[in-house]
Amino acid sequence: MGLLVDGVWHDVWYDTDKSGGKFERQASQFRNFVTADGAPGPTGTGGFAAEAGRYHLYVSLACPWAHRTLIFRTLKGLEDLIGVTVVDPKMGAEGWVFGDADRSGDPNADLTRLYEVYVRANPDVSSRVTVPVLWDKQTKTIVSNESSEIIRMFDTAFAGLTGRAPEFYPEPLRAEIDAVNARVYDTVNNGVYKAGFATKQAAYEEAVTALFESLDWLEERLSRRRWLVGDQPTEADWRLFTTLVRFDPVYVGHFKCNLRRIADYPALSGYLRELYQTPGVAGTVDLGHIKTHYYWSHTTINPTRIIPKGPLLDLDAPHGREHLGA
Ligand SMILES: N[C@@H](CCC(=O)N[C@@H](CS)C(=O)NCC(=O)O)C(=O)O
Repeated sequence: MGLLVDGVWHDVWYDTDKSGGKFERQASQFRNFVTADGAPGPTGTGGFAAEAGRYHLYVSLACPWAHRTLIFRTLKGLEDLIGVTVVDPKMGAEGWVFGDADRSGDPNADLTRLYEVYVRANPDVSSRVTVPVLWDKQTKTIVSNESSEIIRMFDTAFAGLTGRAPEFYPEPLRAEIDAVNARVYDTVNNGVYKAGFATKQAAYEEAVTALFESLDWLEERLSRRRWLVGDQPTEADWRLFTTLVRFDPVYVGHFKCNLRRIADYPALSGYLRELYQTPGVAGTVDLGHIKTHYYWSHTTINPTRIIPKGPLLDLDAPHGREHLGA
């Protein structure tokens, strides 16, 4: 775990002293957009047109933010258009490294650490070195390292190549999706990290309280409706899914998010199984990488690096959500 300062790697853990024991996530640095014709997106510069084989994605199978992008790559039929490299689940003193990953198609296959990819994009960069990273082979730089924006590019920019129209952020539902995303991001996706990385009792309790208030709210909402917004899955569902699938295996124990398990919530656990059983999605879920990453990498939380064997899960069990309609 560490970060880059002026292009030089420093091995340091998160500094929570200046924030009263609270974990504060930094904003992503690379914020350009791939668009159909290379026009600029909402932030950053243009010049990144959607083309087959031009972009390469770096992910960790452990990371919930990277997992979103992998799911969208699969759901949008982009596997043959956008290559992928999976980093080693063990994140140590050098941050994310490639280990014995399959590097076929990787334009930076000469590099052994992810921070070197950031430095190649910008030799003076000061940044945390996070996954996901979307790399442009043509201009040899990072297009984006912000998952919420990469999933929107994958949903929209490649329609001319895949024949798949945008579907996960429909115009009429945007305000409601944004509102759900805002609460889920702050209290659930990031909430588990705020609980797990807190270094003061009060900071931990504040995060866990807000997290379970939101899970109770989601349980109530999903007991009446099949999807969070509208009548088919949207990005709001996929953004929640990647936290839910890690919850019982990792966040309950490692991050002490243990008032209840997802298994104790009937609607949330059926909903989790239905999303998991969506064609293509199970292949993006690797519980070995997930458990290994968290329990091995965060030695301030788990100094022995022992990885638990459980819990026993059956994500293939019937989800029982058909009665809620389309
Ligand atoms: N805002 C980013 C967050 C990505 C992120 O924090 N990824 C974690 C892995 S789950 C990471 O790479 N952390 C390394 C670090 O913080 O040094 C996104 O959503 O893309």
